[in-house]
Amino acid sequence: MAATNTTKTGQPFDRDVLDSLLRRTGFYMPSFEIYGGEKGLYDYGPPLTALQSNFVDLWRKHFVLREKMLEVDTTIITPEPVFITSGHVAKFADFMSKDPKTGEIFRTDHLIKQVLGARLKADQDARGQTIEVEKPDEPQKKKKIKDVKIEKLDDAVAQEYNETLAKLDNYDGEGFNELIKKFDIKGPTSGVDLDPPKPFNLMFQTYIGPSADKPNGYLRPETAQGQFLNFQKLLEFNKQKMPFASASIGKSFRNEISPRQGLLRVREFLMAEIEHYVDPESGKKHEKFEDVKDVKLTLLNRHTQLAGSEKTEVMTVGDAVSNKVIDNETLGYFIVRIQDFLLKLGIDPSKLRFRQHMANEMAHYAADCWDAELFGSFGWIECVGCADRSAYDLTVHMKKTGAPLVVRENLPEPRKFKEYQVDMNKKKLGPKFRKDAKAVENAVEDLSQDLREKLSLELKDSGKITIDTPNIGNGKTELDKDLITIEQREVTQHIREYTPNVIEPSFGIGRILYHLLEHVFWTRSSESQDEPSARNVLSIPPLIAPIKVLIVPLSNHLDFKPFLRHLTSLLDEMDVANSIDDSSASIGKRYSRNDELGTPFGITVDFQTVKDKTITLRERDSTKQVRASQEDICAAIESLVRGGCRNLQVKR
Ligand SMILES: Nc1ncnc2c1ncn2[C@@H]1O[C@H](COP(=O)(O)OP(=O)(O)OP(=O)(O)O)[C@@H](O)[C@H]1O
Repeated sequence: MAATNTTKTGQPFDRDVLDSLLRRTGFYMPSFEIYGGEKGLYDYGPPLTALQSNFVDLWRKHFVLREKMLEVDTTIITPEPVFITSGHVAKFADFMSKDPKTGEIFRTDHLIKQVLGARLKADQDARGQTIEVEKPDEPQKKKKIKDVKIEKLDDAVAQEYNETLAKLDNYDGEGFNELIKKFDIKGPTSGVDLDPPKPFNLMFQTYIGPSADKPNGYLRPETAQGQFLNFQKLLEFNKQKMPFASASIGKSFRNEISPRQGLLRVREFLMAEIEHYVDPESGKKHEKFEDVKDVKLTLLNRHTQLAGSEKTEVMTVGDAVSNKVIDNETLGYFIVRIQDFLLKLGIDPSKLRFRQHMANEMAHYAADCWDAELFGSFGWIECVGCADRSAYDLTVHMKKTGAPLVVRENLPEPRKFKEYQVDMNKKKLGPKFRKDAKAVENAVEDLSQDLREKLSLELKDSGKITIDTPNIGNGKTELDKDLITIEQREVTQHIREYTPNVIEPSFGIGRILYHLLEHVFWTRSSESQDEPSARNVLSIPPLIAPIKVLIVPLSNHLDFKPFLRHLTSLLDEMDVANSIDDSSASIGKRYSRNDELGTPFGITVDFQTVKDKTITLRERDSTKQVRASQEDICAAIESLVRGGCRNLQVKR
C-alpha cells in the first residue's frame, strides 16, 4: 500500500506547522543566523541536541554493545592520497546543471525529478493551467514555474515520466543530458536551455599544515575510510577472530550542490557507520540469521524499479535471502537490525521501506545495496544505506600502501591446489620500464587465474604477450619471454590469506531524526477547557524523549517547594531527565508547551500532595492522569523511560 502523508490521527501532515514549531521551540536554527546564515548548515538547540544524544545512546546499545562491535573514533581531516586511493577524488560527485541566464545551479537528478513530478501533477490537477508547485530544491518557497504550463499529458508520456522517475538513480551525466533534451526541460525560472550536466565533487578540500602550497587534504565525507585503515589493528584487538565489526559515530562533510531541504540535506552531519568484515568463502552466512529469518520486510527490488514501478512487496528476510532477492544472510541480518532500530526509535512502520540499488546506482565494486527509505513530506528519502562493499576498500588500500589488510588463518589441514604463478625478471624490468616498472609489476600481479592460463599459452606460442596497463602510455604493454614466465605449479597452503568482504550499514542521524519528528507530530482536538487551542504534540517515545518528565506545581505556593525539590532529586537519582515549570501559565498551557517538546510525562503537585504526599501523573498522548505516591510514580516513570512495561502499576 502506498504511504500517505497523514499524521497518526489521519489529518493531512502540514510541514509548515511542524517547521514553525521546531524553530519556535528551539529544536534547530540556521547556523550563523545573525550573519545572515549559510545554506546547508544548522545548529541544534537543546531539545534536538538531547534527542540526538539519546539516539546515539540507543544506537550504541542496539548495535555496538549487542553485536560486540569495536567502536573507534578516527579523524575528520584526511590526507589526499587516502581519498585518491578510495576513488572519492575521482568519483564522489553529483551532477549539476547551470542555468546560463540566471546563474542558478541545480542538482540535475533533483531538477528532473521536480519538473517531471510537477508536469504529472499539472496533468492530474490543472489540465494545462499554470499551477503553484514547489521550486526545485527549494520546497519551502512555493513559486510558479513556467515549465508546468503544459497541455494534458498523453497516457504514454505520463507512463514514460513515471518510469523515468522510478529509475532516475540509474542515470549518469550523459543519461541525464539525454533526458533533459528528450523531455525538453528548461531553466525553471528563465525557461532557457540549461548547460550540459557537469560532475561536481562533494568533498571539502583543505590545507594540512603551514607548508602546503596547494590543498593536500579533505574533510571526510563518510567515517568508513578511517575504519578500513585501522583494519589490521582491529583484527589484532579482536584476537584475529573473524567475523567482526567496527563502528564509528562522527561528523561528515559534503559540499552539497543544493542543500535546501532543511535537515535532510546539509553540508555537515553526524553519521553512524558499521563495517562488518566477513569471510567471502563463508557464503556471507550470519550466525544469528536463524533468529531473524521470520521477520517481515517491505522491499522494493531493482527489477520492479527497472520495470518503472515502485510497488513494494512484503516478505520474510528468510525468503528474501533464499530467493536471492537479498544477496546474502549477513546483509539480510543487518537490514532486519536496521528495521528493529528504526521502529524502536518511533518511526512509523507504514512509512518505512527498503529499496534496492539498481546496477548503475551502486558503486562498481558493490555486490548488493539496500537503502532504508523513510516517507515524509519530501517523499521517500534514503536515511540508512546498507551496502555489501565486497573487498574493494581493503584491497585498494593494501595495494597502495603494502599494509597487509588481510586475514591470515591457520588451516586445520594443509590445502593442495594448482595455480598459475608469474615470475618477473626484475633485473631487466627496471631498466626497460624505469618509473613505470612498479605499475607494470602491479598489473601483472592483478592478472586473474583465467587470464594467466590464456597468457601462458600465448607466451609459449609467440614468445610475447600484451597486457592492459591503463595508467601507462597507450594503456597496453608488451612483455617478452625474457621478462616474464607464467607456469602452472602445485601449491601447498598451510595458512589461508584472504581479504574480507565488508557489509556496511551507514546511518545519517539528522535525516532519521527529522523523519521521526514528522512521524510523531500530530494535532490534538481539545476536549478540556483548561488546554489552549493550539495543541500540537510530538509523541516521541519515552526511551529517547529529550526531557522525560515535566514537574508542574499548581501555583507558586511555598508549601509546594519541598515537594518539587524532593521529586527532582528522586528523578535525578534515577537519571531521568526532568524539568520544573513553575511559571504562572495555567497547568493546561504548561502541559501543552511540553507536549510540543515531546515530554512524555507530567507530574502535578497540588494541595492534595501537601495533605497526603500523593501526586498526579499525566501521560502525554492520552492525557490520562493517575494519582499515587511520589515513589511509586517515579519508579513507574523510570521503568517506562527505560523501555519497560507499558502498564502503570500505581495505586489510584
Ligand atoms: N547531505 C546530507 N545531509 C544529511 N544526511 C546525509 C547527507 N548525505 C548523506 N546523508 C546520510 O548519510 C547516509 C549514508 O550516506 P550515502 O553516501 O549512502 O548517501 P547518498 O546515497 O549520497 O545520499 P543522497 O543520494 O541522498 O545524496 C544517507 O543514508 C543519509 O542518511
